[in-house]
Amino acid sequence: MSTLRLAFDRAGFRLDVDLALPDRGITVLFGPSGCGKTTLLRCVAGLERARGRVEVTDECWQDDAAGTFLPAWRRRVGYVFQEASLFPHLTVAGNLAYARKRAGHGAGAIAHEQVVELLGIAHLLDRDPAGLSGGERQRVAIARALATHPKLLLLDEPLAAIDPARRREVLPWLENLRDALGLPMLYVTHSADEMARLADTLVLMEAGRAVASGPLTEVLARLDLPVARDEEAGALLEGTVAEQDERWHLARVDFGGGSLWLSNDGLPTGRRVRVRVLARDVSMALERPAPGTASIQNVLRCTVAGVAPGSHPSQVVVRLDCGGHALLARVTARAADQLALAPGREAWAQVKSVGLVR
Ligand SMILES: Nc1ncnc2c1ncn2[C@@H]1O[C@H](COP(=O)(O)OP(=O)(O)OP(=O)(O)O)[C@@H](O)[C@H]1O
Repeated sequence: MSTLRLAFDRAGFRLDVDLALPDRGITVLFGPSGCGKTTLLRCVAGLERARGRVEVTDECWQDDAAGTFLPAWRRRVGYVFQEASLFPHLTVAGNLAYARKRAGHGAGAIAHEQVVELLGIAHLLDRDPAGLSGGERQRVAIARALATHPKLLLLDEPLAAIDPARRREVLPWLENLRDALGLPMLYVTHSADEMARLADTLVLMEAGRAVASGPLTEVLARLDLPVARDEEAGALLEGTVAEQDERWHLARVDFGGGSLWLSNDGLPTGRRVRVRVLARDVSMALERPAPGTASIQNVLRCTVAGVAPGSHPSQVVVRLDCGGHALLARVTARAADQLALAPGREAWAQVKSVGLVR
C-alpha cells in the first residue's frame, strides 16, 4: 500500500486528500479541470511543499510527524507530462542514457533492454526527438522516466497532446508496462475512455478532495456519486471470451455473474476482456422473455441492490447485483414503481448493447 495524506493551500484552492493506494496497477485520478489533480502529483513528487505524509510502497518520502521531507531529487519518481520535454540535441538513445546516468545504478533498476522492448522503441533509438510523432515522443518520454528506476510513475495527461485518432495506439504500450513491471502508476486524465481502459483503481476528485476511491468497477457502480447520473454512466465487467458465433459475428464473454454476447472483431477464445455496459442500455423485466420473443440477446438474472434518483425526475438509476458483479440500469421512475424495484427484488436485466473496452 502507498499512503498519500496531503494538505496544501494556495490562494483560493485547498488540496486535502487521504488515499491508500495499491502497490500495483494504474490508479487514475479523474475529475474536472482545476480540481487539483496536477497539484496532487506535484505534492507527491515533492515539487510542492504540502503538509502530511507520503509513503510509496516501502519508502517514506514525507512524514511531518517525524520531520521527514525528502526533496524532489531524492524521490524515486518518474514524471511524464502532457508535452514530452526531450533534449532536442540528443538522440532518443542519448536521452535515455542521460536519464540513466543521472539516476545512477540503484537497486531495482529496470533493465534498459526491457524498457525499450516494452515500449516498442528499439527502431527509434538513433532518431532525433524532432522527427518523432506525438505518440512516439510520449513513449520515449515514458522510457526516459523509467530509466531513472522509479518506485512510482506519475503521468499527467500523457496522451492529451496527441492527435485524438492516434491516442488509442499508445494505450497498449501503457498496458504492457502495467502488466510487466508491476510498478504503481498515478495517471491523470480527462478522458473517460482512457479511464475505463487503463484504471485498476479510480480516484474521483472534486474541488481538491478525493470524493471516492477504490477498484474501478466498484467506484463506477456506486449510486451515491454524480458519475451514476452521468449520461455515460455504466458498469464495467471483466470476463473471458468463452465462445464464438462465427455465423453472426458474435463472441460470448463469461464474467462470473453470467454471460454477454458482443460484436466480435476477431477476439480469440480465452482472451481476458473488459466490457462496458451503459446504464441507459439496460432495461428491467420481472420475467425472463421466452426465447424467440424479444430481440435482446443478453438477459441476466440479478437482484436489485439499490435505487437512486437519475439526472431527471422521470428517471432512476438501479444498481443490480449479478452474481456478485454490479450492473447499473437507467429506467423511468414509473417503471421502477410498477415493477416494485427495491433492494432485494429479483429481476432480469436486459442488456441492449455491450461495448468492448479492451
Ligand atoms: N502555479 C499556480 N499558481 C496559482 N494557482 C495555481 C497554480 N497551478 C494551479 N493553480 C490553481 O490550483 C487549482 C488546482 O489546479 P490543478 O492544476 O492542480 O488542477 P487540475 O485538476 O490538474 O486541472 P486540469 O485538469 O485543468 O489540469 C486550480 O484552481 C488552479 O487554478
